[in-house]
Amino acid sequence: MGAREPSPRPARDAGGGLAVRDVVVRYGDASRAGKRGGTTAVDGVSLDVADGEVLALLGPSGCGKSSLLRAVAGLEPVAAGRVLLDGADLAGVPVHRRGFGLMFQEGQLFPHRDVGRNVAYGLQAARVPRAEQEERVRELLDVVGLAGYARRAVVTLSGGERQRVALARALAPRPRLLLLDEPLSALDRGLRERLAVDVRDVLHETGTTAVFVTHDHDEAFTVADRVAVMSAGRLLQVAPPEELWRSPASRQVAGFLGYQAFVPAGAFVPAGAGGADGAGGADGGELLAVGPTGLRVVTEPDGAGEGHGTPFHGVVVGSVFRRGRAEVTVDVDLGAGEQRLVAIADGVDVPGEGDKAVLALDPRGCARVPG
Ligand SMILES: Nc1ncnc2c1ncn2[C@@H]1O[C@H](COP(=O)(O)OP(=O)(O)OP(=O)(O)O)[C@@H](O)[C@H]1O
Repeated sequence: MGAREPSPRPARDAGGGLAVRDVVVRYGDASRAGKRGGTTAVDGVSLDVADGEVLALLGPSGCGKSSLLRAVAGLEPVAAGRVLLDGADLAGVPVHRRGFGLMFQEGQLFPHRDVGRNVAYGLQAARVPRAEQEERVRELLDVVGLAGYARRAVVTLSGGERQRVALARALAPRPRLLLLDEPLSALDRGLRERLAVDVRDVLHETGTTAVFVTHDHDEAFTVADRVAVMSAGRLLQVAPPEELWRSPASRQVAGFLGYQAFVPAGAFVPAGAGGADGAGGADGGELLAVGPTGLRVVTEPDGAGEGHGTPFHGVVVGSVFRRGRAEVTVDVDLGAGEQRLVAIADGVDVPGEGDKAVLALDPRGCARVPG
């Protein structure tokens, strides 16, 4: 499935899809929520997922992502608010009548069934004729890159293969909505990254409407058409990945996305006529969020070239070579006190530990956020 061409996105129906309105999820004694005993896990969340859209729910551990997903699934009662699908309120509709697919961190395959019979599970339950089941199983195994695996015992599969089977099983009955809760979290990093691309392709190819819960922003950005950032039970921002990255709504969102430092926007003084895109200009109390590639080791005296700002001076603490370039840890004051930050050394000599380094902000790796 990784090799296949991404298929065009299906047309979206403006009126269809999932609508979450002011949803509250509480655990424990609701009357004591916020004081003693009760926890408000989801605190008045509203969002929409259009037909055929993949939305990632992103946030730190404990922010309420799973609780919101479970409330949408009908696995958790909604203390307030409404969940609607295609305009129909789902209050009182039990889990098994919602027609949703669910997929969790551990695929929870049936160990005594082979791969094909795992994928066919929902089809059997829906009494789909045998020949149709077999055809659908073949089709789904092909989509998830496991063609020919139907007779394999699930115990012989790798972790990644199991999650592919779990995805095929969840998709087989053509769910109206697929809910995925950290489906890749149990896998190692490399596999997770590859599988995230595959999951995105499969969801697009099958035109599946989906909500994908993750705490990993790279994964959210890879899989989703839009990303909803949650914190402490509330939604902070919902935007397509690029927009979210370019324009985080707050320092909190930027910090969660991996922006490493926040400095007064005036710290960036564009060098040379014309300045630089994105980070220059009057700040109006704004902060400059410095991303993982927003600080660069440069060479003097031309360090301020290539759109970089006025140089800063830092002291090198160490460096690692990763993903084809050197990441140099430096102690530097960018205008908000001394901080330990990572600077990219690309096309320049990598300074050694204890050396002084000339550094510059690269506006292409920075974003402005409200102060
Ligand atoms: N069954 C439960 N009973 C009581 N409190 C719960 C229950 N499930 C979750 N919580 C609490 O609700 C809050 C939100 O939990 P939730 O699992 O929804 O967060 P999350 O963002 O999915 O976290 P994680 O990524 O760690 O799974 C947390 O404070 C958690 O302790």
